[in-house]
Amino acid sequence: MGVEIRVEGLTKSFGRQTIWQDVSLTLPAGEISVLLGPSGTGKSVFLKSLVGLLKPDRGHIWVGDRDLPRLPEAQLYETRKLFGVLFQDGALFGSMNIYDNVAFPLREHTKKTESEIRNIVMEKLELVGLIGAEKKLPGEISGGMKKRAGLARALVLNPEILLVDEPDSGLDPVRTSYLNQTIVDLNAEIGATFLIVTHDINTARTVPDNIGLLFRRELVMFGPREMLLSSEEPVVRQFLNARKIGPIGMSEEKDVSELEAEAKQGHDPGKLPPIPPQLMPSDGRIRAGQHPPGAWCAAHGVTPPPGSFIDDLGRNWVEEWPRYVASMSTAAGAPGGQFPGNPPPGQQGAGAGY
Ligand SMILES: Nc1ncnc2c1ncn2[C@@H]1O[C@H](COP(=O)(O)OP(=O)(O)OP(=O)(O)O)[C@@H](O)[C@H]1O
Repeated sequence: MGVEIRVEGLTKSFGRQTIWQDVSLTLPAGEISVLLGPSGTGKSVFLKSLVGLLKPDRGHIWVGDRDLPRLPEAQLYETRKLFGVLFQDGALFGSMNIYDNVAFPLREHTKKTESEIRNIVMEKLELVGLIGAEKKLPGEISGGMKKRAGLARALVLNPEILLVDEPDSGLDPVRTSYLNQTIVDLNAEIGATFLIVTHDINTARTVPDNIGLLFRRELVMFGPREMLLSSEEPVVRQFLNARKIGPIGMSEEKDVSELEAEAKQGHDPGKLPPIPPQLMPSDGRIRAGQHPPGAWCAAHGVTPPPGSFIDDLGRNWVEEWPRYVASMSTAAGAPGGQFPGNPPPGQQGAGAGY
């Protein structure tokens, strides 16, 4: 499952305000990609354009052989069914319980019977760890549970592409890491193409296979996680290391005099921090879209920053990976395989109450 999306030369303005221009990128099928950028750079506008809710001024969005902005209404409607979308606020109906919220797209868009709907809804609620919360109203559950209910609803039509707008907004760091785990587990389970908009640097550094950064109305860079995390490009480096020093200022962009003053004061962007190991599915399996740790760096002759790919237990995942893969294939069906101490660090099952 999962389809590739190819964006070519996409430009969007509202009146005279250009939001971004000439954006080109490919979201690889089945992989997790993250889109970053300072506030107001048009990340949500980009998601809405991808799903056909906003029409770009120029450019193409290829989903298979269909160019979304040029599809007649009926075909656009059909193509949208390939997408599941979780908007920032979860967009749950406050007067419906969680079960009915999740069932809503099935009742609206399919002719399934109530018993078929029940099977699907319960399956999706189980995927996001919400069994037992079906009868609750959105107002009676936590922010993290609302996000997961929104995810379950985005999944009921079995999307090939999942777009998630700021899953972490309004969540504390612990709930954010549980939700990240849910997202990685979901990707392993359904294999759809994921695009996540986030401001959370820890999420961007540990969850995706690919990272993109919007700044000054352009896509500064898009590529494999290791490429961005080892990049010396000042904007990428500043953003992914959450630093004040660099081209991004409070009102989006510093002027030349501010940058000169920083240089005169001898501020430098500092050393690149280590590339952390990537978050693995909680049952230890390897996602279809996952790349071996260090593979991009090795293929491109890039020396990763010292300490990269080393987990909390001191294991270097570049070295461990071949053994890990072998342990997974010899222990087919056994969650976590036979590898001592796997899965890699930071993995917790989705807790029921967050
Ligand atoms: N329907 C619209 N009509 C006019 N302007 C819009 C519309 N939607 C968004 N904008 C403008 O587009 C710009 C980008 O908005 P968007 O919400 O995509 O930014 P963002 O990068 O997602 O921001 P944040 O990180 O703060 O959520 C903003 O200036 C916003 O006011």
